[in-house]
Amino acid sequence: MSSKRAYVTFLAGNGDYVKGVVGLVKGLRKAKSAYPLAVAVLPDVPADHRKILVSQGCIVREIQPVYPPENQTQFAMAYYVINYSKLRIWEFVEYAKMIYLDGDIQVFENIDHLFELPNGYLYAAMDCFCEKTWSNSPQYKIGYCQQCPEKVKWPASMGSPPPKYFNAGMFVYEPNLLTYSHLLETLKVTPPSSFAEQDFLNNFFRNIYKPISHTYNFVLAMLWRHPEHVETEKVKVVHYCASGSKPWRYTGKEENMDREDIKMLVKKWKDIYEDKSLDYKNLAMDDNAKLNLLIEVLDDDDAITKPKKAPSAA
Ligand SMILES: O=c1ccn([C@@H]2O[C@H](COP(=O)(O)OP(=O)(O)O)[C@@H](O)[C@H]2O)c(=O)[nH]1
Ligand SMILES: OC[C@H]1O[C@H](O[C@@H]2[C@@H](O)[C@H](O)[C@@H](O)[C@H](O)[C@@H]2O)[C@H](O)[C@@H](O)[C@H]1O
Ligand SMILES: [Mn+2]
Repeated sequence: MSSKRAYVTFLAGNGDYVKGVVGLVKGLRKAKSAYPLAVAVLPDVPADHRKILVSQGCIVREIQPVYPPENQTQFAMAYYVINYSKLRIWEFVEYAKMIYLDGDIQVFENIDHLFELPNGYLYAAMDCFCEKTWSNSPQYKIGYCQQCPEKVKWPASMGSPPPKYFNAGMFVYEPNLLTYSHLLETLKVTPPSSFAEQDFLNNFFRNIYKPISHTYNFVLAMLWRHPEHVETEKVKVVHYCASGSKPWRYTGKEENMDREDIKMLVKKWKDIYEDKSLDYKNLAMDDNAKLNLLIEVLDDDDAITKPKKAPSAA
């Protein structure tokens, strides 16, 4: 049984989400995470994007797409259909425990301690139902949100309130082949719904889902939908999922995107993305480089005669 741990994200297409993943791995490095970032890439991720990820110290793993059963579903966003491919990460059983992070997430403070959470559960932060993306849902239609269940109570006439529902942009889980095959088998007989794999995962793990604080997956809409719950200084992980908030393509033109707090969080992301000191340095130096480094160190505080500097590697 492996005891290895890693972060894992998902990358599809030849577009600009690769920038999100580069930002993420540099953010984890800045937060001094002890664990690597694996990237599950669909076959359509081009070689040059994969090279960029490897050069930044990512572990690139190709996965095959996963499609939901034939359906007429209108996903909240058409591209959500590719997100079912996230299910492949349950197959990464060389790791005992993983933390999944969307490519549009940034980790601003170390969250390695989440790997110590007890096994046997799926940990994730609760989502918010107030954005227009939820307009087809019964919750949205009556103005109910799990973030403030007292504001608009769930009417008894509509049965029991929906169970706690997590945002699938971040979760702590254990890869497992039995769970993996059960996931794929169950998907085959599950009619797709608005939030694609997020709805599916919430239903599949409903008995072992344990909510954790939005500190670990701060969905930006919380800023304008539930400011009473927001303690920005406590937020460790920011999820740029609000429409128009992807930092690498931010224009500030969409609704809510001209807010000062949004501008500050986008700048925080960009500062990390552009910080060359956070680029991966392959520390496997060659012998000459090691010898020269040693000589430099000795030069500083030692009077003993030193060997001539080795010829620097060609
Ligand atoms: O063209 C795309 C769309 C999505 N993704 C991946 O799928 C995740 C989920 O999509 P997204 O974050 O856009 O959904 P949101 O959280 O905004 O609903 C992204 O973070 C990426 O990791 C990707 O790689 N390429
Ligand atoms: O495929 C479904 C997606 O559903 C979730 O995003 C949603 C959700 O957060 C809504 O609450 C927001 O309103 C919406 O903007 C946002 O796109 C996950 O972040 C993403 O990883 C992925 O699972
Ligand atoms: Mn996301």
